[in-house]
Amino acid sequence: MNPKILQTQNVTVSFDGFKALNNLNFSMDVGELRVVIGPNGAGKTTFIDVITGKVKPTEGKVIFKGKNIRSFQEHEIIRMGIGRKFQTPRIYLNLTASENLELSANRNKNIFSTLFVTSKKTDKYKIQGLLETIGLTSKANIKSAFLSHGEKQRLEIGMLVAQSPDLLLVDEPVAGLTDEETYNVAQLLLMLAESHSILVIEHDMEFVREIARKVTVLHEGSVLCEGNIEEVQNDPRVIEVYLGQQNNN
Ligand SMILES: Nc1ncnc2c1ncn2[C@@H]1O[C@H](COP(=O)(O)OP(=O)(O)OP(=O)(O)O)[C@@H](O)[C@H]1O
Repeated sequence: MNPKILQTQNVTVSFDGFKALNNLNFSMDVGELRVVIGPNGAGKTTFIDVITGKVKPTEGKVIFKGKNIRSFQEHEIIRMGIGRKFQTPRIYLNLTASENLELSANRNKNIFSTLFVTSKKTDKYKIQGLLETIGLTSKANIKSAFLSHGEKQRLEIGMLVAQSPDLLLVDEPVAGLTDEETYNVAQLLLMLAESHSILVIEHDMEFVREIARKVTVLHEGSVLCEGNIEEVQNDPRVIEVYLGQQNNN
């Protein structure tokens, strides 16, 4: 059996009695790329908030690398190896792409490790490699304010990777992107998935089709079904609650 990077066991989150997550059981393997979809209000954001410690479960366990992280603070969970990319890029617009990556790479380091020249050299190669991975080598020294929305999204994914998390949580990375930018982000995530465990939340079904191997459908705070994209798309329950709703838009 593959080792699990993340599990939730019977997780319930109640907001004044309303269950945003309802007895949610979920698990993903180390090295997996998982996509979570679901209609508005299904509990997707709450799910990510619970994993990152922003919201505490009313009941149940969140297990990361075999450890129950329910009682840990957000910053402790980041240090344990969970990185989150928010829907709107949170980059420093007055810094270059390269500087933003450097800042992220150094965020979790102590003062001593940043003093060694060798580690600085290693960092330089790491930043160059990351710029190449996210397709921004030619824009490395441009202020991030001048990057397109898609480039900013890719930069922020790079900043997440720079922190070397064991699990990357990526919240709606292609919202508002053009088809070409969406394609670029899809390729980037597929490339990163070769060496990372990634959990993506997304609405855009075209994008989901491009990257998805295994899809989890959330509905009313619980897992409605799981499977590959064909299985999920052909499941009558999914058609009713999610795809049907989308087609009606
Ligand atoms: N702090 C809160 N207080 C009360 N209700 C909340 C709170 N946060 C979320 N909810 C409710 O919980 C449900 C799930 O919300 P959540 O944002 O997790 O869904 P979602 O799947 O991310 O939706 P969307 O696709 O619209 O972003 C919604 O009905 C929402 O109104």
